[in-house]
Amino acid sequence: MNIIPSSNLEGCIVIKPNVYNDNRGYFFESFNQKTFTALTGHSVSFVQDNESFSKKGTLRGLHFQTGEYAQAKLVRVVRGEVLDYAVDLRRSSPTYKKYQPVLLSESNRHQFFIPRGFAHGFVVLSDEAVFQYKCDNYYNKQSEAGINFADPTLNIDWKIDVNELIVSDKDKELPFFNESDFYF
Ligand SMILES: Cc1cn([C@H]2C[C@H](O)[C@@H](COP(=O)(O)OP(=O)(O)O[C@H]3O[C@H](C)C(=O)[C@H](O)[C@H]3O)O2)c(=O)[nH]c1=O
Repeated sequence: MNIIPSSNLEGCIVIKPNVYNDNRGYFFESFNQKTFTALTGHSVSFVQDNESFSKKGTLRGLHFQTGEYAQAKLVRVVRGEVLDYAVDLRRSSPTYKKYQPVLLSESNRHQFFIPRGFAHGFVVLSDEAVFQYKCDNYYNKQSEAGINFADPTLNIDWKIDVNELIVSDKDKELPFFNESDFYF
């Protein structure tokens, strides 16, 4: 596992696993707690794995869980290609309100570690995408929160025609960023 020096957000890390190819195919350790901690300095204990399937143009986000149910995530794509976004909502962070797109794909096998305190979302570039991610805190419906993907303050460039987007009604109704909200 190696760090790909590409994240400009405080605490976010892009990693790439060591892949072993042979005449049968490939093998790689998709996660190793000891290696991850040694490499990143983050001693995170993941408790929940999620998977979602999305069609081309799907945008999921921007989501986060608040308070004691805040989640750090380690996200990756096992089929297709997505542009993954983390948005720093930590008021004390030097990258507060900054965002970072990271290309995650079946072919690059990159993984994106997003600490607690970030909103997260992604947009699907391929015909289909299977997205898998680890969370260090359990899902808690009452703690679910989000910011509208079209928020003018964050002004995120999703690099896709907004007319092509497939967005859930829930995400369409998410509120805009509120400077006075103390997210994290
Ligand atoms: C997140 C989650 C959802 N659910 C249920 C709740 C709904 O009935 C259904 C679909 O949930 P939702 O539409 O919120 O799924 P996404 O839009 O993919 O949400 C996720 O997408 C963005 C990109 C994230 O980073 C979050 O992990 C998460 O918010 O699964 C669960 O049962 N457990 C869970 O952990």
